[in-house]
Order: sequence, then structure tokens, then C-alpha cells
Amino acid sequence: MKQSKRVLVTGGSGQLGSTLKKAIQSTTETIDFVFTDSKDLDISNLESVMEYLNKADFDYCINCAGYTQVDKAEEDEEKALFINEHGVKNLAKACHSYNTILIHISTDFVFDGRKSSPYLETDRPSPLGIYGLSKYKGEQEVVRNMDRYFIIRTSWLYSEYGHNFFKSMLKYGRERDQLSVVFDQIGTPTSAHDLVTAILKIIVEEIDNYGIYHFSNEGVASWYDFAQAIFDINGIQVDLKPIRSKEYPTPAERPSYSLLDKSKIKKVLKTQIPHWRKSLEEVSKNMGSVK
Ligand SMILES: NC(=O)C1=CN([C@@H]2O[C@H](COP(=O)(O)OP(=O)(O)OC[C@H]3O[C@@H](n4cnc5c(N)ncnc54)[C@H](OP(=O)(O)O)[C@@H]3O)[C@@H](O)[C@H]2O)C=CC1
Ligand SMILES: Cc1cn([C@H]2C[C@H](O)[C@@H](COP(=O)(O)OP(=O)(O)O[C@H]3O[C@@H](C)C(=O)[C@@H](O)[C@H]3O)O2)c(=O)[nH]c1=O
Repeated sequence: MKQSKRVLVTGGSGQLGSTLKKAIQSTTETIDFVFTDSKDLDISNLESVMEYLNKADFDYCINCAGYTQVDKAEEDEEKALFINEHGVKNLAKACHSYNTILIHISTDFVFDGRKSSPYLETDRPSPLGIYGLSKYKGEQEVVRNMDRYFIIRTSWLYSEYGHNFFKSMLKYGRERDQLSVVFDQIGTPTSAHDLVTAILKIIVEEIDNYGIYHFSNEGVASWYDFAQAIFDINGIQVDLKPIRSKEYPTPAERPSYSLLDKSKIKKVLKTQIPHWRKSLEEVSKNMGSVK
């Protein structure tokens, strides 16, 4: 008889993968995790993916791998699609062949932001840029190639690991006297720790309501609000100026509104989700940056 669940993690050295690695150090559950990074397991190589899944009897695969550079993707379309579409297709096919449940992470950037109420899982994606398009195409490959999957769309992920807006603001806020941040893009920051908690709950409780889910922290913010809260909580004095997106031109257009409706995941996991401000205080404490 099988002793404990076996979980394969791809993209294990990125922000989400590192957060997951940290979280399992304090879990009391008997789950065997195998963390891989892009050198151990390149998801864009079908042969390697098949070989890896064949090696062990994995119950779950958590796909933390992805191409995540939103602006660079505009000039790097081929690479973004190779990882976020083709790579995810490989994982979906292999997971299907080896009876492994796939937990795949997607993004609020699959939406165009033209709605004015929180996006539901059933709303039609219409990405504005290449990154969002590549993530949407990846979602479609999962849906097309397998049955037992969770696609979790999340937004504005941050933590003490990897590259993210929270860490950029801590750096710039300390280096500069003045900063300008857009106030006309509205969404919700998500602590990677809270997302990991939800992912682990799916596995531990063997949730079998497969499908697409939305997950972010509770509450609403603009990037300007988020930056201001980062500075307040971390005791950083900087002159922060609210600006419109047109005053901060970027290669990729971002959705002006990308709030995610989380009713479905809260109901299925029978859980509450912390407000983004509360989680920001936690992550700031972990970072050791609170004054
Ligand atoms: N960051 C955010 O704000 C949000 C992220 N997401 C999604 O969450 C997921 C995790 O994001 P996050 O942790 O922030 O991203 P990171 O960029 O921090 O990590 C992604 C990881 O994927 C790895 N990777 C890239 N290409 C491959 C490949 N071909 N095979 C295997 N691994 C590969 C990278 O490794 P290497 O560095 O060696 O290339 C990196 O470690 C992504 O799918 C992303 O789209 C969703 C919403 C918001
Ligand atoms: C650094 C900076 C950014 N901005 C703006 C640019 C942009 O519109 C917004 C967010 O900036 P960033 O480029 O850091 O974040 P961005 O890479 O757009 O973040 C996105 O990443 C991908 C992976 C996702 O899936 C999304 O959910 C989202 O988190 O803030 C400023 O206005 N001032 C600044 O000083």
C-alpha cells in the first residue's frame, strides 16, 4: 500500500516554488515532494517530461514553471509560447498518461480588464499582451488534454522570494527620493504564501472538484495603493506620486481592472482568505524589512 502522496514540483526555484519549499518545512503532513528546476526538468521538452513522470508514481504535479516577464514577452513571443503553451501542453499530456493530477497556475492577465465587477471563472479570457495570451493558450492545452486538473488563476503575486513588485518597491523606495506608480490599474495583490496554503489544502484534503479557480487575497487596490502600503508598513519615507498608465508607458498593455471573484475556491475549500493588507504585513515581517 502506498504510504504517502507524491508530488512533483516544476519551476521549483522560482518565486512560487521557493515559497512552497519553505511552507513544507513546517507542514506535519506526510507528503513526498520532489522539487525540480529548469535544469532538472525542462517542461518544454516532451521527452524529458514523459521520462520524469514515468520515473515515479506522482499523485500530483504542481506547475510553478512559467515565462513571467510581461514586457519582454512582447519581443520574445516565441519563447513565451514555447514555455507557457507548449511546455504546459507537455505537462498536461504526461500527467494524463501517468494518472497524475495537475495543479497549474495561471493569471489575471488572461482578461482584458473591460469588466467592472470581479471576474468569474466562466468569463471569457481576452488577453491584451503576449504573456496573457501565452498563459491562456496554456490553460486551453490543459483543458484539451486531460480531465483531472486544477487551473488556479491568481494576480499580482509577491513574496520575499524571486522578482516581484513588493521587492522592487522596497529597493526603489530606499534608493530614491521620489517614485511614480500607476493608480488606474486595479486588482488585488496576492501573497504567495496564501496561494501555497490553498494549493496544499487541495492536496491534503484530496479535493476532486477539478476545473478552473480564481485565487487572490481579499480586497481591492491599485498598484499605487499597494506601493503606498508597502512603504507605510516598512517605514520607508519616499515621495510617492500617483500617475496614469499613459505616463508610465510599457511594451505590454496591462488590464485596467483584474479583480478575481474567489467565491468558488472559498466554497470548495471551505476557507476564508486574508485581506491583502494583513498578508502584506506578514510577508514584510518574513522579509525582515519592517522598521
Ligand atoms: N508573478 C506573478 O505576479 C504571477 C505569476 N503567475 C503565474 O504563477 C506561476 C509562478 O510564477 P512565479 O513563481 O512568480 O514566477 P518566476 O518567474 O519566479 O518562476 C518561474 C520559474 O519557472 C522556471 N522555468 C522557466 N522556463 C522553464 C522551463 N522550460 N522548464 C522548467 N522550468 C522553467 C524558471 O526557471 P529559470 O529561472 O531557471 O528559467 C523559474 O524558476 C507562473 O506560471 C506565472 O505565470 C500568475 C499570476 C501572477
Ligand atoms: C516598477 C514600477 C511599476 N509601475 C507599474 C507598471 C505596471 O503597470 C505595474 C506593475 O508593475 P510590474 O511590471 O512590476 O508588474 P507586472 O510584471 O506587470 O506584474 C504582473 O506579473 C505577471 C507575471 C502576472 O501574472 C500579473 O498578475 C502581475 O503580477 O506598475 C509603476 O507605475 N511604477 C514603477 O516604478
